[in-house]
Amino acid sequence: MKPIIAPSVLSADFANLQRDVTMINESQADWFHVDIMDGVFVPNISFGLPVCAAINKHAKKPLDVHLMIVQPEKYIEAFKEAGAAYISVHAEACTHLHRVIQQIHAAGCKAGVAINPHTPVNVLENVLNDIDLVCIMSVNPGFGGQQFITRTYEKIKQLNKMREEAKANFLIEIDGGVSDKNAKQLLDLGANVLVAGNFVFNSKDPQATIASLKSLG
Ligand SMILES: O=C(CO)[C@@H](O)[C@H](O)COP(=O)(O)O
Repeated sequence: MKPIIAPSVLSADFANLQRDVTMINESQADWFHVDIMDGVFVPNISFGLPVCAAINKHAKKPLDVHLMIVQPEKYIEAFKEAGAAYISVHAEACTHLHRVIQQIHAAGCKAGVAINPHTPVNVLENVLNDIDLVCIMSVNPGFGGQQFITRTYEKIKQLNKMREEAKANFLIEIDGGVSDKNAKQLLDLGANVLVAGNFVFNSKDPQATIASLKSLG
């Protein structure tokens, strides 16, 4: 199966956002990865609902919204309204994770769960058949352009095995430090979705870079 490529808008030029949205529209990318940061769950603030809605107005591909915020349950319906197709919440930010997954589905979105680098994949054991996507963070969330954490390889292997054993259907997404140096190995181990920010937007030819990731797998 060809990988799903989701360029991370966090690395776009916010002063030329429409230009960068058009670039993704015209590329082989599959989704827009939209990072929402609140300055509490992560030590950075990115942007919020109005910018998400503005991206959605011009995007011709699904928005994959990654909520790096505390109390994400307060904002699920609002992000659905702002155009989210997928909404991922952090396992670490949800006291009632299963309830939030239900809430995302009730809003009409696909439900994802993200886990930080220190969080073991087995925290997902009891929701494997309830989710559409697992986002394995391969950097500590908060910033683009960080170095890939190699322990991620083992986590993909473990999660892929859990997925097979549970006969579950969720996608495995890798987020952080994805590049030509690790993409093939990530896909070979069972990843389905590659999020890439810095590698795409800081390359000479972002569309060619997206095409090179798409050609793997
Ligand atoms: O969620 C995050 C960071 O918290 C990511 O989506 C980054 O935006 C990925 O950027 P690169 O590591 O690919 O530059």
